[in-house]
Amino acid sequence: MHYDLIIIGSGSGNTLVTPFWDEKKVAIVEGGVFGGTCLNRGCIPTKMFVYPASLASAPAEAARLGVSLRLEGVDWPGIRDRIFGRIDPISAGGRRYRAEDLDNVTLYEEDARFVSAHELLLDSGERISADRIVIAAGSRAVLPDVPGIDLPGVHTSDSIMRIDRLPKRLVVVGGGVVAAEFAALFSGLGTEVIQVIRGRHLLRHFDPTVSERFTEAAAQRWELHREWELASIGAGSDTDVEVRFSRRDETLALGVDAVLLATGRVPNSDRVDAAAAGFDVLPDGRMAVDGYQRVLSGGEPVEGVFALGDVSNPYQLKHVANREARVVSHNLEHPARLRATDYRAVPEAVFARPQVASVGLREEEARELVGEDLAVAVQDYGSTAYGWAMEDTEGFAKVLARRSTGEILGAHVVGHEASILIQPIVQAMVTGTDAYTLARGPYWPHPALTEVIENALLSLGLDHPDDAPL
Ligand SMILES: Cc1cc2nc3c(=O)[nH]c(=O)nc-3n(C[C@H](O)[C@H](O)[C@H](O)COP(=O)(O)OP(=O)(O)OC[C@H]3O[C@@H](n4cnc5c(N)ncnc54)[C@H](O)[C@@H]3O)c2cc1C
Ligand SMILES: NC(=O)c1ccc[n+]([C@@H]2O[C@H](COP(=O)([O-])OP(=O)(O)OC[C@H]3O[C@@H](n4cnc5c(N)ncnc54)[C@H](O)[C@@H]3O)[C@@H](O)[C@H]2O)c1
Repeated sequence: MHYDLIIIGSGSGNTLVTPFWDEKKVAIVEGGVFGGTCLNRGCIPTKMFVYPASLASAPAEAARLGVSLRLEGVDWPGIRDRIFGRIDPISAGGRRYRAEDLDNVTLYEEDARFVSAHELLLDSGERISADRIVIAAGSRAVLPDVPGIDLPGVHTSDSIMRIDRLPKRLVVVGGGVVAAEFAALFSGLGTEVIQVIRGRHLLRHFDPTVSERFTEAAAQRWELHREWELASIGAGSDTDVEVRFSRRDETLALGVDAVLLATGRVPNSDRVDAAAAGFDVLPDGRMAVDGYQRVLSGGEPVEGVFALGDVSNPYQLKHVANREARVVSHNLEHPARLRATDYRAVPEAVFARPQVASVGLREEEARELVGEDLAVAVQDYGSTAYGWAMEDTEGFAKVLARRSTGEILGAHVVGHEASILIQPIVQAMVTGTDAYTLARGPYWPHPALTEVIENALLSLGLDHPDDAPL
């Protein structure tokens, strides 16, 4: 069967079926659950757990402010079923719409692998081809190579949100974003969380101030063991699993009823057999693309073949996959007017406790770029009126700028609603607003928590012209 367009992956790839294709033949190939990672097992369900978990942890926060709250209980099956009772029908509805309601779209529910640049072999043995192919095949969790990985009670983020009961004791392996969010949400819901990491700090790909202060804050909330290597997982005596870690001649053995392996994600370029078509694959498994999202072979763009999302970008973030999907959509529809993806100021937020949000360069990267011209300010939430109201002791906003021009190079926020507080900085970085103008141009409502951003910008101590806003 020959198509005008084949899309591999129904996550961000699903958005490519615009009215432009109404009179043309389109195939979507999806070997997993329709709708992809973000909807079914990523951003959306995790945040739907994070919110009730933050409510469940309110008593501890309130006690510091003289308010006694008592948590009566956490109904895990109820929370889980409410979340997936909302998500699963959206996935099913999307699937039905593509599979049944659109005459021009064929949905193949199996894996596809390339046999050549414009031809795919499906698991069923059928071959399909197209003039244009978009690879939106995402990424998958990587599992450490240790014994016991297949035991019941051992989970990745794909399975842990659907378990039958809230674990009493949970080991979280890994110190990245997935680990941070799940450690926070399970500890918020009342699970005894024990996080074990290989290094000294959590969230190591963030600015060092974030990494250090988040690590300190996390260690106040749940048990954290550092510098241990996962050795094996076995059946425990009076617990479901025993997780063993080692360092030199020491062993750490933890009996728990569940383990979450949050040890990174790899792009699915191998799952589509990108190499079989001669496509360039980077050492980390990402498909190589040019600025227009065109897949490369021998460094040259392959006619009509595009990739987007986790399979090709280093960010592994949904808002980036969505942006790239819009670019691919445009470039498919307007091949003579190609547009490039804009990666200026990509924010990232971690919905843990505390929250983390980041945009632009880390301090060492900014210093490398501008040297002595770097201005750095760190403003604690506790230095603002709203921070006093919260009796906050851990939140802060850090801003990095070029002293000579005021250009904002990066910002890093840890604390309550960091994911929202970062947005004015993202806006300024994209529109080219300098730090002083961002601080003094707009009004900032007093005494909102946004004052921590306003004050961080002012704390940079940048020079400004006489006629700058007052
Ligand atoms: C636990 C978790 C929480 C997250 N939270 C956030 C968040 O809060 N914010 C954020 O921005 N990002 C978050 N992310 C990341 C985000 O989910 C991904 O960046 C995004 O979903 C990637 O979209 P995509 O379209 O590239 O891939 P996907 O949505 O993964 O879609 C790829 C699809 O391709 C299918 N597929 C793969 N290979 C084949 C093949 N050979 N044949 C047929 N089909 C195939 C897969 O089954 C899959 O359904 C989270 C991720 C995880 C795991
Ligand atoms: N809020 C969000 O935006 C959000 C939430 C979840 C996931 N994501 C995306 O998903 C991606 C993957 O997240 P992740 O946390 O799985 O990956 P990650 O790369 O952020 O962290 C992986 C962690 O596992 C550790 N690790 C790797 N191998 C190990 C091993 N064998 N033993 C012990 N530890 C090991 C690493 O040192 C690291 O700490 C992120 O990069 C992020 O972009 C985003």
